[in-house]
Amino acid sequence: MSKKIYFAGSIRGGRDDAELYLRIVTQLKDYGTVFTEHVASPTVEKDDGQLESKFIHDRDMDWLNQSDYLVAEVTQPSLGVGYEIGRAVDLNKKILCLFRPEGKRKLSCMIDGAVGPNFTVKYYTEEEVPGILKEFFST
Ligand SMILES: O=c1[nH]c(=O)n([C@H]2C[C@H](O)[C@@H](COP(=O)(O)O)O2)cc1CO
Repeated sequence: MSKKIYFAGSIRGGRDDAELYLRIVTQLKDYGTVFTEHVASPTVEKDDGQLESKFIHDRDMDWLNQSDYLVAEVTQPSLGVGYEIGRAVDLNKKILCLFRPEGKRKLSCMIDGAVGPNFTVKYYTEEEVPGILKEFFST
């Protein structure tokens, strides 16, 4: 069955991992529809920059409502991604947070400590993504 997936990644929090987002989104598309492919686009800041914040917020919340799954790359801290995760918890979505433990960076306790039946956190390296997604979408 084709899954409905919301991908979350940092935009105004910083674009250091944008190329990685694209590689993750490419894999997510094997599982179904990704509503938020734009998050991985190299031109997202220019493209969404033309739109009102309220339009972006309401559009994205509408996509989140329609989704069954939220996959968030959370290594680059982002207020927007944190907000989307919190909203997804409230909406009972199935959530996967991906964190690369590199350097001194530590994951927020509000994500790390939220683990539960519908909330998975994976400390990962990129080679592990295919296996992590396979397991996540099979349960
Ligand atoms: O232009 C945008 N378009 C957009 O879709 N978002 C959403 C999707 C991303 O998962 C998340 C990024 O939040 P932030 O910009 O605070 O890093 O918010 C965020 C912005 C800018 O805040």
